[in-house]
Amino acid sequence: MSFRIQPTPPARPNRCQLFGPGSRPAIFEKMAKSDADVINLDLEDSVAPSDKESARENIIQAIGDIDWGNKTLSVRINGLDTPYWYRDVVDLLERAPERLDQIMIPKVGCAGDLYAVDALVSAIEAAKGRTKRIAFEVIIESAAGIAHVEEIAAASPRLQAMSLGAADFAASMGMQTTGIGGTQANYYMLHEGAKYWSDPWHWAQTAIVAACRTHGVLPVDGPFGDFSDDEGFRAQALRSATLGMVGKWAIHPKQVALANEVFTPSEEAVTEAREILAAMEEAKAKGEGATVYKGRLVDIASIKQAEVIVRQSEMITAQ
Ligand SMILES: CC(=O)SCCNC(=O)CCNC(=O)[C@H](O)C(C)(C)COP(=O)(O)OP(=O)(O)OC[C@H]1O[C@@H](n2cnc3c(N)ncnc32)[C@H](O)[C@@H]1OP(=O)(O)O
Ligand SMILES: O=CC(=O)O
Ligand SMILES: [Mg+2]
Repeated sequence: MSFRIQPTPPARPNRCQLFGPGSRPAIFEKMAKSDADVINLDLEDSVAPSDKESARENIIQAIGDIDWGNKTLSVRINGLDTPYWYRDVVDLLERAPERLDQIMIPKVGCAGDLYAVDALVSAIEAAKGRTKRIAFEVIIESAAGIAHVEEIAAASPRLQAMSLGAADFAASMGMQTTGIGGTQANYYMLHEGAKYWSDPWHWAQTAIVAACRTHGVLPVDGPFGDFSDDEGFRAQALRSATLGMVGKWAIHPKQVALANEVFTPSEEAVTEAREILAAMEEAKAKGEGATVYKGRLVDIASIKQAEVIVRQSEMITAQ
């Protein structure tokens, strides 16, 4: 292994990020009462241009008025290619109460995008004497974003999480689909007359996971648009969890339980992980680096694999 130790990402649950338009304040209380770990109040693509200002006001008011419990409270600002984003940052940082945890920056294309927002946020925090340092989450959802994913992951010490935004990503890449995430009917291999579906999001997800793990950032899967398709959501989320992502967005409240279910290690998985750790303790006592557990090899790498599951489970229980 490199002498550089892989940094640990923030130790906070991020199994589900529930989104809601800032122009729809009637749902804010429901979002706060949900079981999502993270709340993303949106100023960007779910808010019409004519509602941008009122949505900002709704959100600033709600940050102080609503009891958000122990959730991570995040606001998605508008993209850096719009005339809205600077006012989003200035108003949030100057006027929103300290309860605000995070700003989500959409459509980032290079490290400089984070530098620009960081400079503005840092100046306002200092000017206003804000004591809580605002965290960042970014969305990788463009060709430029995925091409520069590693420099983006390294761009700011404020960066805690990075999501894949399947809708804008598909548009930016010129993908022929209007579906948001999930199986794409035309993406298949043909073998002896039978179709085998493949996963068009796989490479972007793995690129994001690798960049995030290298720099101690939480990798997150973004939206799954068809909220009437529970099994489709579950399948997408299971693939993301298997690849190393820690959670997924919910664009409708019914997706919250699905995400929590997938990204909470099952009792069975935790028991097995603990048994592997115990088996390796026994092996170590005998001076062995490898042993057999349930008929299969486990060795020192298995300790690290098992610890991923145990750590995730303990963090959720401690919540
Ligand atoms: C590609 C991207 O950028 S995704 C991220 C940006 N997009 C978003 O933020 C969209 C978030 N989701 C929504 O706006 C809405 O869920 C919609 C438009 C998809 C559907 O809204 P509705 O038609 O009201 O859904 P539906 O009628 O099924 O709602 C059922 C209940 O959940 C509530 N609800 C709907 N959406 C949400 C939400 N995001 N959070 C909390 N509660 C919600 C409704 O108020 C309703 O409550 P009730 O039973 O007390 O009346
Ligand atoms: O912002 C999310 C997306 O999928 O686009
Ligand atoms: Mg988007």
